[in-house]
Amino acid sequence: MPSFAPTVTLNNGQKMPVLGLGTWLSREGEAVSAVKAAIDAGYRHIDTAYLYANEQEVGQAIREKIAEGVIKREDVFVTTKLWNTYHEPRHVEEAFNRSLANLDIGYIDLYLMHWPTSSKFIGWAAPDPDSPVAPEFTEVDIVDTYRAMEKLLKTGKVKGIGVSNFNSEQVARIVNECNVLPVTNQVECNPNLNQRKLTEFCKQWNITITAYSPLGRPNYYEKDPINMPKPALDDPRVLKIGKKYGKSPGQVILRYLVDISTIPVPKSANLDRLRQNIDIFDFKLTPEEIAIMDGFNTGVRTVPFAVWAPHKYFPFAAEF
Ligand SMILES: NC(=O)C1=CN([C@@H]2O[C@H](COP(=O)(O)OP(=O)(O)OC[C@H]3O[C@@H](n4cnc5c(N)ncnc54)[C@H](OP(=O)(O)O)[C@@H]3O)[C@@H](O)[C@H]2O)C=CC1
Ligand SMILES: O=C1CO[C@H](CO)[C@@H](O)[C@@H]1O
Repeated sequence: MPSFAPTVTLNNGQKMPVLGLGTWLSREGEAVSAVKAAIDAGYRHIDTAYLYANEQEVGQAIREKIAEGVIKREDVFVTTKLWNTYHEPRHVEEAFNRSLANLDIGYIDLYLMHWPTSSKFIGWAAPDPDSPVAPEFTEVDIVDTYRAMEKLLKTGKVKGIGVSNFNSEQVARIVNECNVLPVTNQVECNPNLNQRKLTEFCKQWNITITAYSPLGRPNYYEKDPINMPKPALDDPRVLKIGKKYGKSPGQVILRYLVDISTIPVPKSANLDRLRQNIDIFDFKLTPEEIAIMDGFNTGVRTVPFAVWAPHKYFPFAAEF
């Protein structure tokens, strides 16, 4: 039985399911099967990026599910992102058109500025998603890039625009200096970094928080568990809450993120975990349980993006 996520109405009127499928590191065939399985499981919101080098596979999976009659194009909300090397306003439209062509699903629901940090244009070859580093920083103003993104809306090929990895000051600049409000700010958000302050701040303009790395990237830390953000998925406090509802620790964490008004996009390419991650809409945490989950917040990042720290627009020096 598929499970469906309810939708939230964004500040531009679009409706976005409050849980989506992440796809970073889903590729080489894996992304097609993961996205198809996710659609069968009830997912109607998919998160990708030019950086992930899997837009073509994400698009193929969606087209196949449309051809099978499982969904119509308008049933699924697809987000992709402008990579850092394309921030110069003269590159934005071409970068967008490349994502649009890769996906080949007619239009894109949401286009995000992936990071506020620009780097030198090094051609159109897809960047290596495993090492988007060795950047030669440039100082393209986020406002200039965002204004170029606003122009895309006129084409009708993208329905909404937004930002990612922006701190509160950077969000405020976009709000004050641009014409179109971002519909979301996609940032790392998990119990270890619950983004309560940024969520409250963005709420003033009905800018949602999309929660990336919602589970804290568990497998990423296998070789280095000491750096694994807490709570670990086997934390007894999380297990205890899960036991009460008959849910796994991953489900408790995702439900917590929905309960604190964020929109998690967990990645899984495993059928059981895919299904589990969206099967969270038949329970709700109590205020006491939310307080327990809040207690895990340390503010330490899983994705510190440290190599970009000297960049003029590095977002993580601000308090939030
Ligand atoms: N805007 C940005 O800068 C960023 C955006 N993102 C987006 O957010 C998405 C999610 O973040 P991501 O960094 O992938 O990390 P997640 O927190 O989603 O963790 C993904 C990992 O968790 C495993 N997993 C999934 N479900 C469960 C579960 N229920 N129990 C135990 N393990 C589980 C997955 O393995 P398996 O596949 O084997 O299930 C995978 O290894 C990305 O895929 C991407 O779309 C991520 C980082 C930065
Ligand atoms: O979206 C992303 C996936 O993870 C990468 C590595 O941590 C990030 O750089 C990137 O922003």
